[in-house]
Amino acid sequence: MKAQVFVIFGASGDLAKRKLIPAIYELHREQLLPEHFALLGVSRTEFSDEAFRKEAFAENEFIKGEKDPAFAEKLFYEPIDTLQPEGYEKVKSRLAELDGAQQTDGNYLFYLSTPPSLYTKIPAFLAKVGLNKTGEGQVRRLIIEKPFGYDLESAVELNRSLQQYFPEEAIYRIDHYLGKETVQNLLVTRFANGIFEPLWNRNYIHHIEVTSAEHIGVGSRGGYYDSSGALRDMVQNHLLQIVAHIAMEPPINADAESIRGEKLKLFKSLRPIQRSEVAQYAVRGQYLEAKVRGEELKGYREEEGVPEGSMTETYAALKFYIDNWRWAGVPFYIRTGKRLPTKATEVVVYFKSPPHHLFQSHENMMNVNNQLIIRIQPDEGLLLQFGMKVPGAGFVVKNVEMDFHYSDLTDADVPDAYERLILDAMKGDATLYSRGDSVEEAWRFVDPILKAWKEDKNIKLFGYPAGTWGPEVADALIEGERVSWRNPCRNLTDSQNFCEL
Ligand SMILES: NC(=O)C1=CN([C@@H]2O[C@H](COP(=O)(O)OP(=O)(O)OC[C@H]3O[C@@H](n4cnc5c(N)ncnc54)[C@H](OP(=O)(O)O)[C@@H]3O)[C@@H](O)[C@H]2O)C=CC1
Ligand SMILES: O=C1O[C@H](COP(=O)(O)O)[C@@H](O)[C@H](O)[C@H]1O
Repeated sequence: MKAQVFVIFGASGDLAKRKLIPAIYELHREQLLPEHFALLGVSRTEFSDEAFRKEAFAENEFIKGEKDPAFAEKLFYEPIDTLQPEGYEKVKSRLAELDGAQQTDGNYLFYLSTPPSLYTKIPAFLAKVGLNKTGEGQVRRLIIEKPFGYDLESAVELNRSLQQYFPEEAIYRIDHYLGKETVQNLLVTRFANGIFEPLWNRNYIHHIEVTSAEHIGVGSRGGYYDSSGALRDMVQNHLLQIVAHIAMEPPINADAESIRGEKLKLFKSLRPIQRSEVAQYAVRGQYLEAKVRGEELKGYREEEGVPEGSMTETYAALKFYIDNWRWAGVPFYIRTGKRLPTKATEVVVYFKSPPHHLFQSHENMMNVNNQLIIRIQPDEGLLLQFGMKVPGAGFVVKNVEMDFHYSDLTDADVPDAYERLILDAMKGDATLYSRGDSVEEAWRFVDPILKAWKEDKNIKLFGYPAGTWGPEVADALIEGERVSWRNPCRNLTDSQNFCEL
């Protein structure tokens, strides 16, 4: 890996403190950083290098374990207002100074962890002082945080603007779900095992569900969240990325362009939900006040920063189809929400029943089906449900489960998503980053829903009490006799389970 300076724009902010600096420190502890490395923090707050080291590292409660003082010496800080062009000359000379002192050879990785309104401005100003230009053998890369636009039009505009100053291969759009081990493991489950892939199509799969539930509310992020909502915040990016991993065709290689090329094809095959169909295929909800485990929880509209009468959804569920050879006719169901009973993300691959039922089922005839449940979080793992004979007279079949826990595979902690993603960007590996064209396709899919929710006054926003599984009408999205959303609480251990109300 090349020697480099990691420049965080927005270094005094929440994300830098909670995620970025702890992740980089973890890479330092694991000796995965290059020998010649420096971190330069940039934001308006007037810190000296020493004050930044104290705030971001020595007194950072999000950094676990003992702190190695050698890391603090790699941290530097430059206060500028990124809206003012003159600050960039200061950043440029500071970088040149660091190149001299730390031998970082003019290689820079710029991380934009600022309000999204600055995503177009900072690259333009960097370009003005030549910080986007590479000399012989140098690399200059740009990581940007979501949101990548607000809708299709703004996403196209953002891409166009970024690509004016940095080539697409130098732009890393971070989606932290792609850094989760179990999201990556979806590809391994499918493509490293002879038993699953032959069944992975319309002939054997009845439907697929993806649930990403959170028990928390919007907390102090009401201001941001109200201009976003569940569809933009979770579906357009994280959930559609999970769908892409489940449904894409096998890439010819495991390299960035092959995998990202297949994901693009998949996004292009999502059948658009027309505006006139939105009420039928999409459900939106907003949490209401409720008493949960003895605690009085506010409704969304009472949260700090949320305007009175807000129509922003804190829950979204969709049914859709993928129009290609493999998935013709197979419904996909995805749902996400805040203030649901638990924190869990899982994928359920629901296989078709055998064509003819020979045996009597323990529960009832229709309920014997095979399900593969991929737990993304918590208790990462894989669970296979299948029918077995109940001991005794006759042939009575009962569903049983084979349960693999990731924790059985290794004693090592599953690394934080940011650690993996930052390391990849430092190495120049974009496999786990979203490419501009895919981001646009994902927006193309959600755009009609966003527009209908905004403009069509007949589409209801359903209230749901905090601590429940969202609006009941979302149950009706799932078609089929005795088929319903799987409750992720079923396999959580007590310490992870917030489900008992
Ligand atoms: N926090 C999170 O968990 C997540 C955040 N994100 C995204 O990451 C980005 C950062 O989020 P977050 O850290 O929460 O936001 P914060 O508001 O906590 O931080 C914003 C940062 O930008 C700096 N900043 C703002 N304006 C300027 C300016 N004109 N010049 C220089 N610096 C400026 C602020 O510092 P100062 O005031 O000192 O200038 C601060 O360091 C956002 O785009 C957000 O959407 C994405 C996923 C999760
Ligand atoms: O990007 C976001 O993700 C988090 C959920 O992430 P997870 O890793 O905890 O599942 C969500 O709370 C937040 O609203 C959203 O912006």
